[in-house]
Amino acid sequence: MGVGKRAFVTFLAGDGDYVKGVVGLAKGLRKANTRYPLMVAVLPDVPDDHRRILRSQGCIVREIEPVYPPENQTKFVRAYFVINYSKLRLWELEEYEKMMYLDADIQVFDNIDHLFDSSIGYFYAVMDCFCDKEWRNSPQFKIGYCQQCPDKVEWPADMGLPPPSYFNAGMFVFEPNLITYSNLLEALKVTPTTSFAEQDFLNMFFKDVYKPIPNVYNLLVAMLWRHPENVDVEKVKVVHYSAEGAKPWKYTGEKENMEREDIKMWVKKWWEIYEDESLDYENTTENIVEEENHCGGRGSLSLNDNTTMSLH
Ligand SMILES: O=c1ccn([C@@H]2O[C@H](COP(=O)(O)OP(=O)(O)O)[C@@H](O)[C@H]2O)c(=O)[nH]1
Ligand SMILES: OC[C@H]1O[C@H](O[C@@H]2[C@@H](O)[C@H](O)[C@@H](O)[C@H](O)[C@@H]2O)[C@H](O)[C@@H](O)[C@H]1O
Ligand SMILES: [Mn+2]
Repeated sequence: MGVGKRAFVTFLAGDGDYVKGVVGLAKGLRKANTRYPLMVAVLPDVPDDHRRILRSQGCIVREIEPVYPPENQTKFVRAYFVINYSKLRLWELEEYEKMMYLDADIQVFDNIDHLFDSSIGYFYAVMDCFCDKEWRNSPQFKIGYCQQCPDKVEWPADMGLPPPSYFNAGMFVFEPNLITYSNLLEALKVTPTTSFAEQDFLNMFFKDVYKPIPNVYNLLVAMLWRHPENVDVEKVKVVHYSAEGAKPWKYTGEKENMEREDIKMWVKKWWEIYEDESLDYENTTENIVEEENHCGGRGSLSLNDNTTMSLH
């Protein structure tokens, strides 16, 4: 693994509007003054004009091949979850010592670079919630158990041990490693698919090294109405717009819970960053490199948009 090299990485598939989520994320990380670049792992179906937009925002664009699970008998909670198995390609990026994965529907409102300094050998992520109806087929949903409030409904002894801590796979700190990568792909071949696709798979695979981190690093917006007692809005650093209807770039306010004032506030904050031109890569000093010009004076050179060099 690369000595010390670090980067944020997100994932983009298709020619739809998630590219707006990535642009918002790139600008949010810039506003938070991160020291590290944002890589976008794109599937082959991401069009050239979207790749150009991402490069013009200072992103490193890296094409990855899709990863498909074995012939899946399961119906995923959302059909498109099948593409999320492609996240497994990230473990191949061994030129980086540490990476932080962020979904494209995540915004970073505060600097979280310190997470890269966490001890090696572990998988860091925030615990998920089982209360959404999408969990209706799970044993925990059926008895009303959620790891966010383990004392509310005790896990019955006749159901064995309560489920181990389970993370949301929209944000995690990990170490790319080719041995882990090949073990992941081998394990995938023999693991039956389940409702939450690669999230379930990653939870199973990293069970023994998973370390929960505070939800300020991946606040699932559903926590605002499911477990408000576990949320300190003042301390939130990262917001994950994962609930149905919460994607800021296509927010209409019509879906359930989307009329909430706090949801409107977080969506507005996302748009303020997305529309802030001072945060566009071309308008920041990051891409202005001082260069001795031919007469020895101090000139400056603006990197054109197909240069993906980031000066971190
Ligand atoms: O059409 C799509 C759907 C999903 N994604 C990527 O897959 C991630 C997971 O999907 P999503 O965030 O919608 O899942 P959720 O967190 O809402 O379960 C997204 O954040 C994107 O990075 C994408 O690029 N294109
Ligand atoms: O492919 C499975 C996805 O599983 C996760 O989202 C889920 C999870 O949070 C559930 O708890 C919610 O109920 C649900 O709405 C939400 O979609 C990740 O955010 C996403 O990146 C991806 O891994
Ligand atoms: Mn997401």
